[in-house]
Amino acid sequence: MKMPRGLYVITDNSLGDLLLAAVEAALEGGAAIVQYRDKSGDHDRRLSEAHSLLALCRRYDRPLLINDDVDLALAIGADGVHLGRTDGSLAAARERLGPDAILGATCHDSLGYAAEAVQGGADYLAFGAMYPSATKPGAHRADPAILGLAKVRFGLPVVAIGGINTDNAPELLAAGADCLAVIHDIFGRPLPDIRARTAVYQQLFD
Ligand SMILES: Cc1ncc(COP(=O)(O)OP(=O)(O)O)c(N)n1
Ligand SMILES: Cc1ncsc1CCOP(=O)(O)O
Ligand SMILES: [Mg+2]
Repeated sequence: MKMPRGLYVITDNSLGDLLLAAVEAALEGGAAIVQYRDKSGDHDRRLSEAHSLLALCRRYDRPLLINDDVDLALAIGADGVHLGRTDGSLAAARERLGPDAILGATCHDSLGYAAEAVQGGADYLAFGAMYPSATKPGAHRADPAILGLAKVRFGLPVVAIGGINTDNAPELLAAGADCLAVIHDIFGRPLPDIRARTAVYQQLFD
């Protein structure tokens, strides 16, 4: 599957039993891509949830990426992985997942990290945190201007992450973001609000 443009929703551990319903609401609202991000280390639950999410994403014809874990991506046949600076080699992930897998790389606020990610075979470059993030309060900060610089320099899709909401999203789109990666402003909401909020983001891309 190709890396789409649009809202990139990332799941949150705190969703618990609402995980599938929440992701389905986001897909109904038009989310372009989903990342399963679970830091629990509970192998069996992660396998089962990732399987279910992949089936759901297939129904909506949207890619599912796995955060941090190439083994899990391989085990379920996910569409790709997102790897941070300490999550292992992109080139090794490419070797294991094959040429069609979508590989995403965290670049924080660094064009140097982005150059390394391009060298490793990344399909998109993620920059952030663009704004203070309640989900990851200690995250590095990045200036939105890096989005446009990276896009021109590397010719790959650029993803913005960190503290994004529908008020600050237009600034990121104007700076060149191809995707907005969001956790709290989507999955921190009550289930009945998720679909409508996702749709607001999607309209910003139209
Ligand atoms: C789309 C996207 N961008 C950045 C990240 C952050 O990845 P990483 O730096 O490895 O941090 P964790 O998410 O693993 O805490 C991401 N997950 N997705
Ligand atoms: C994983 C990650 N990496 C940088 S900020 C962040 C969290 C993004 O979550 P939120 O959209 O809730 O700020
Ligand atoms: Mg990581």
